[in-house]
Amino acid sequence: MLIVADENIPLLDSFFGDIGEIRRVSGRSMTASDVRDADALLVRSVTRVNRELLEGSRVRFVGTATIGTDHVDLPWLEGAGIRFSAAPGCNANSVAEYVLSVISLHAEKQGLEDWTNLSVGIVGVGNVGSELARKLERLGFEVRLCDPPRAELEESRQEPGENFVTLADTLQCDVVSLHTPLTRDGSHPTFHMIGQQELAELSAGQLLINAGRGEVIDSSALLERLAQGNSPTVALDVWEQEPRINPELVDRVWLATPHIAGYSLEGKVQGTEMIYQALSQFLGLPIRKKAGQFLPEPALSKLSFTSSADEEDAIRIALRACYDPRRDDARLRHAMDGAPAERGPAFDRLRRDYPVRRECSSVKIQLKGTSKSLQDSFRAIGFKLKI
Ligand SMILES: NC(=O)c1ccc[n+]([C@@H]2O[C@H](COP(=O)([O-])OP(=O)(O)OC[C@H]3O[C@@H](n4cnc5c(N)ncnc54)[C@H](O)[C@@H]3O)[C@@H](O)[C@H]2O)c1
Ligand SMILES: O=C(O)[C@H](O)[C@H](O)COP(=O)(O)O
Repeated sequence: MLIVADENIPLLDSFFGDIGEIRRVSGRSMTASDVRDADALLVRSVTRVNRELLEGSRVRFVGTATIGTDHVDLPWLEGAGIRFSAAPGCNANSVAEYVLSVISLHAEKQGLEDWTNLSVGIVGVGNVGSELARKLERLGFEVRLCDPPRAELEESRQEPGENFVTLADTLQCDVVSLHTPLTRDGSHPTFHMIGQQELAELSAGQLLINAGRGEVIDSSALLERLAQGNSPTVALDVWEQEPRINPELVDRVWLATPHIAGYSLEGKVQGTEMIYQALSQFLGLPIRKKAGQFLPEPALSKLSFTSSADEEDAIRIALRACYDPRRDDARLRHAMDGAPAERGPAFDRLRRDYPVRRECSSVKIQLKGTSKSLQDSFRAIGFKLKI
């Protein structure tokens, strides 16, 4: 059995080595000739999986080690009888931690003494949005949720569900964080969902975060908005036309990262684990391997705080010890300084050579004489505590 896989999927040998022969190829430049004699294809988000890639091949199974599926022509795969599996939720916690770190930096920049005074609107309340909402609510933030597809579903089932609000209501929050998939059809398409009109609703003091897909924001409209007065602060992890993103937009936004919100080691390895499970099931093989067995000891495993620690400082220090988006921002800005033809490859290299980043759950926090509220905050974020 031949498995063709994106070379950027971690732990290919550990998970798939005893299932078949593995051929590693570049996900970005994968062609029909790379996959023609494959039985299974394993991708990440940078490979367009469609008729052009797969027609005439032996491929019977496609797995993407990602949450998003907008790079895959699902109806075509179904019509061709090819089994498909994604990795829903694999890196949801990683994205939630990215957003918390961004909010904490924003609160500090605003000179806020208590970051929970910010209201947060979450657009798209699936795996990522729900995880983020859960953490924020436990921390004490006011959170507004916008998810028309879920709202309609819950209404049609007459289920008592979340108290969803409209996009317009969400845009009134101090922070607006986008977590929808990229869709172009259906009753709630997200392509350019945030355009000129929505951007006009946002003003200085507000923070707009996009860690969903770049095309959810109309970037020409965003560039225009950022050139006007009273414009919001913007943090972008995802971009239109990756990897050849617009350097002018990078210049104009406050935080710019190269689509790495979901790039914790845990998130990536869970993605591999989920497609390993799906392929094993498809082939009728036992599932013997687990992501946890391949996760190394973290470089930072313990942090200590005593009663003298200021609560806000302690949270900031711990969060940023795990993940500080400013490092990724600096790397991306540096990459944009290169020659125009070099920028796309540089964007991809930042992602391919991404340093190991561990989630907060890998760090044990030792607390001596600290308040119950600080303990609760650390737990809400996902740290393990030793009191
Ligand atoms: N930046 C990153 O590294 C990164 C990592 C993981 C996921 N993502 C992106 O984030 C997206 C969301 O991930 P998820 O796991 O939460 O997906 P999900 O499918 O679990 O949830 C998406 C939610 O968005 C809602 N939605 C759809 N259209 C909407 C609209 N027009 N307005 C408001 N809500 C709408 C859906 O009803 C659903 O509840 C993924 O599709 C992926 O594109 C990015
Ligand atoms: O959809 C996802 O899971 C994320 O966007 C993921 O982090 C994308 O990473 P990539 O496949 O581009 O490496």
